[in-house]
Amino acid sequence: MNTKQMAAEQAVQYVQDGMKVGLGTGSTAYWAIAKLGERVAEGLRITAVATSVASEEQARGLGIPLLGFGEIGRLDLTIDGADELNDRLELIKGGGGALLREKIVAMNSDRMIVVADESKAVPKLGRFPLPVEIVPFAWEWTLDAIRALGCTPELRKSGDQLYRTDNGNYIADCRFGEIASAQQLADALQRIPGVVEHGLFIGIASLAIIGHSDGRIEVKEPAV
Ligand SMILES: O=C[C@H](O)[C@H](O)[C@H](O)COP(=O)(O)O
Repeated sequence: MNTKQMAAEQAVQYVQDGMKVGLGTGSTAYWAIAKLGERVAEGLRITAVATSVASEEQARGLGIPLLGFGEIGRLDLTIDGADELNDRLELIKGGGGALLREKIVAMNSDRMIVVADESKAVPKLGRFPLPVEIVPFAWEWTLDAIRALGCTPELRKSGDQLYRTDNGNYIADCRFGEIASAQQLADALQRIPGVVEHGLFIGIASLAIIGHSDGRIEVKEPAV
């Protein structure tokens, strides 16, 4: 079993009968959805919503009951991956382009558990370029405004084309270097009108489960 799978499967142990569950996106969340599918096949009764078309398709294929947002109400638990996490459980997310849906789902959940392999745990956020979802309209001006915050933004590509999120938007991958204050950067990005959402998740994850290559599974609460 790989380290992502170890972490993801451990997180699924927090899912109990009757829960409403948010399904994350990416190669780590994939293993959580796979394990949930096994448990559903064994009789676990849950309902779920997905954070991406890919996760929705995976869940549907496994027979995990999916509900609409108008039917399900507030979620008990969301399990999702991250591109980076620090000791305060501040995250960078969006490497797979799903950050907007992921943030909506996580913030409508009583609890978010982040699952990751050890490579994602860092002392300071910023080695991974911060994904920022922007509207296509006047994207050049939006990139200028992001650049003025002190980074080199690059529009994400998919082959020869500009990458589009599940919401039809662009992603700017922003190299800020070491991020001194995630909150200050989040506030500044949010003030730019063309920015739909950014990949900084602050005060959202309440538990991290990290798989280590020596076989250890680390369970971490946010440091104060
Ligand atoms: O947009 C994608 C998500 O934020 C993912 O959860 C994140 O990129 C981590 O993905 P992975 O588990 O594949 O490293």
